[in-house]
Amino acid sequence: MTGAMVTGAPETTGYGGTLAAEAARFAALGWMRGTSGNLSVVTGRDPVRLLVTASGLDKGELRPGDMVLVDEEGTAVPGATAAGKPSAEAALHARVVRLTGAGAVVHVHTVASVAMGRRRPGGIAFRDLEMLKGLGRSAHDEEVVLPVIRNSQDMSVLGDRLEAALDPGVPAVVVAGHGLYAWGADLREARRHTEVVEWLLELQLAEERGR
Ligand SMILES: CSCCC(=O)C(=O)COP(=O)(O)O
Ligand SMILES: [Zn+2]
Repeated sequence: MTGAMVTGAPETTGYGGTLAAEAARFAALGWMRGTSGNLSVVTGRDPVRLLVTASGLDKGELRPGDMVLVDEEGTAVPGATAAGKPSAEAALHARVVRLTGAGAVVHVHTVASVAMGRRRPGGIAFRDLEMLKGLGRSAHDEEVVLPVIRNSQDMSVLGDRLEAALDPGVPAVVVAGHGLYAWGADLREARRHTEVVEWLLELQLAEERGR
């Protein structure tokens, strides 16, 4: 059984292994170095429940039980899961879910997102790129602006900034000096959005460095 350490909440069984595998994939890309990053998946809507990676662990070697069930505020649901503390950013995951209706949220610490966030604190514009189709946008003649928000250690402040900057047509936000958040209807779509946005950021950075 995957998620063997998940107790008391049958709907979470199985999600733990999926989250661990997804985290290992991002870690292998070098996007979750030094215990950075976190992932979540929605396991229920009424009431809202998310299974989120536990805090402070190496995201490349998570086990199915290294996940914590949290509520719509990102607070651990008592007795639901055996792992310790939820991600320090669980409240932001929960806020993204409440704001966008997403089914999964990915947070990675990539060099390109931090570098481009520094260069474009007002937002990062892209256009005329085939890869934009991966975000459900047109490849041509349309500007897509990836929001950049200032970092904070207070997840409710960060959530307010995310809400203010959110573009319903862009399933991602860069947090300046910190990393990238992306989301989707499920983990597979959240992964695709993460990979597409990261590709766009790496391209932009490479082009600017080559100038
Ligand atoms: C060196 S990682 C600093 C904390 C952070 O930004 C992060 O993404 C990981 O936090 P978590 O509590 O989810 O391990
Ligand atoms: Zn982080």
